[in-house]
Amino acid sequence: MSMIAAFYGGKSILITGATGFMGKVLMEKLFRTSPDLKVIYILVRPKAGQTLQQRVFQILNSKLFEKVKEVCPNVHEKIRAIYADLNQNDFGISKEDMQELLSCTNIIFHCAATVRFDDTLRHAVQLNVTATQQLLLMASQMPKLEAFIHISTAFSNCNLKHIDEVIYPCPVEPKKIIDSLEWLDDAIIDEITPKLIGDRPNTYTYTKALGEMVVQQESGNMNIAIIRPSIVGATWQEPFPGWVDNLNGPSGLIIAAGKGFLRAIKATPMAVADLIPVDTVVNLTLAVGWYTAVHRPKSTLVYHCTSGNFNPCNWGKMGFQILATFEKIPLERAFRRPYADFTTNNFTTQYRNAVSHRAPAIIYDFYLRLTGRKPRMTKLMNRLLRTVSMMEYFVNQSWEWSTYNTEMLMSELSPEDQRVFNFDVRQLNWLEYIENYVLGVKKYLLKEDMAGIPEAKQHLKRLRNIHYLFNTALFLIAWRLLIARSQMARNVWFFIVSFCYKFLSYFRASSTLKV
Ligand SMILES: CCCCCCCCCCCCCCCCCCCCCCCCCCCCCC(=O)SCCNC(=O)CCNC(=O)[C@H](O)C(C)(C)COP(=O)(O)OP(=O)(O)OC[C@H]1O[C@@H](n2cnc3c(N)ncnc32)[C@H](O)[C@@H]1OP(=O)(O)O
Ligand SMILES: NC(=O)C1=CN([C@@H]2O[C@H](COP(=O)(O)OP(=O)(O)OC[C@H]3O[C@@H](n4cnc5c(N)ncnc54)[C@H](OP(=O)(O)O)[C@@H]3O)[C@@H](O)[C@H]2O)C=CC1
Repeated sequence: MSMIAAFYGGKSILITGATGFMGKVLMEKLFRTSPDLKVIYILVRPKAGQTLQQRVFQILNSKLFEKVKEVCPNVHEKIRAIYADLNQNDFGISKEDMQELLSCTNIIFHCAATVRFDDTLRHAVQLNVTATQQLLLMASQMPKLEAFIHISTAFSNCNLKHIDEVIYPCPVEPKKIIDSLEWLDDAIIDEITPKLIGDRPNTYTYTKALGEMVVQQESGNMNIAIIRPSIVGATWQEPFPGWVDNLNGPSGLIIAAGKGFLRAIKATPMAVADLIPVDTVVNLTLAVGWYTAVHRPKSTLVYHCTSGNFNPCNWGKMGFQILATFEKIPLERAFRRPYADFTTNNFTTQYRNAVSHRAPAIIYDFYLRLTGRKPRMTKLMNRLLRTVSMMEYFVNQSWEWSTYNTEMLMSELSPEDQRVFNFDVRQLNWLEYIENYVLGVKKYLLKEDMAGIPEAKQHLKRLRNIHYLFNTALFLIAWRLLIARSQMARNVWFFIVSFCYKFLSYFRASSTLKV
């Protein structure tokens, strides 16, 4: 019997960010392995015209939850969606709901965050710092609370090359930042943002670091732990391989490469691609929840959930395997044939952006205009190149994360728990994982039918022919222009033509003689 699964039995669990990528997988695993848990409270806001109930209904009726419904048929009754907007004071939670949360909650998993790289400092601080502070304040008033698990990121200290499982201080105290954002206007905030984030690449990594400081400062006598996953990718094994439902991290770029939009990227092939499957992160999170509540470590422990030091894979290998998978399982209606290479130099990157990205987009838009349609490719391409430029920081260097706490926890688990809550990435076969990831992107994210693969392959053949035709036409035009201007080119041209003519005449004469 799994000790971890038994621990969550009968518990009331509060999850923030349950509608997000990681939150959904966390709920799924909890219900599947501990169907006798009492209730999962999820803090949700209405979104995209959907009420809380509609959002929960959609999640529970998705493919991800198919297995859960078999082991926990009354899952609908065990999930309690509570209206909450983490941007508001007290999260906008009603008095009755707040009372219930304060008196019943046993465990908190704080997953909610803004993960956007381009968020304003004000919004990122509100969600990643102030909301964390408020949640800790709520937690400190929960008499039955056994553990508070905060999800951070392995990149919160990406300004360092070697990162230990400790909380590093930021030069400016989070409280000072929260206070000053209250009275500073947006223009001034934008001006001071680069100075505050310093050598971090964006407001996301900076505010996640501030969030960790807040956790440390407000921990009081609660049992708290911090988990730092690296780049979270599709599921490895559970509930089935390849599940993914958003464009964050590599997923969006995998689509862009598969559709033939992204053909070159400034990336260092030998740099470590520290990807970690979402089910691995969830297994570690649940194990940490158990360990923190039962063993009550004296201080706040930080756990790195990374793959690089156990089972490294680099961007070159990953990119190669992504392309190899597209050969077998292409995406439908590609813009161009998937092809890409890594460049490490700025000039080559600019050249590739102009020739491989912008020029085809302009030509396609010209074609759309000619056929009376609205041009859209240039806009889409500019957006993609902006996204790619934000990712460049992460694909051109390697980091080293120490994993003492994660390894310690692994050794504390029973063999059964090591199996049910497996977070040992040494067992991960990258080639198989990446293939399933690409397949998952096609099936679950793009919702493409596998029956469409032959047509997708046909489409790629047509694109190849168009490509050859286009290149030949381009060559002939260039050559024609050249021989119009240069005597030397004309001489070469006449030499080639007369040579071909003589060769053909000889060939025709010899075949006539044979007859
Ligand atoms: C030896 C030689 C070897 C040679 C090998 C040769 C082969 C080479 C083959 C190369 C193949 C290339 C394959 C490429 C794949 C590999 C490359 C890997 C890249 C890896 C990137 C890793 C980055 C990891 C960073 C990790 C940091 C820390 C991790 C975390 O803690 S948090 C999670 C990370 N967070 C994110 O990813 C969020 C990023 N998103 C944003 O910040 C924003 O969404 C935005 C990207 C800035 C876009 O903002 P906008 O306001 O412009 O748009 P909006 O969000 O409203 O969306 C607009 C439309 O764009 C779509 N979209 C959103 N996000 C993405 C995305 N990431 N990629 C693509 N598209 C995206 C969105 O859906 C909207 O679409 P619409 O609705 O249709 O308009
Ligand atoms: N994905 C990754 O690669 C990595 C993620 N992490 C961390 O893991 C955690 C989960 O990330 P992930 O699941 O990928 O992120 P998602 O963007 O998929 O999910 C974010 C969640 O936060 C919720 N949320 C955001 N704003 C609010 C708000 N104002 N009020 C209520 N809820 C809100 C979202 O709700 P809604 O659905 O309503 O928008 C959603 O449920 C985050 O803390 C992130 O920093 C760490 C490393 C890597």
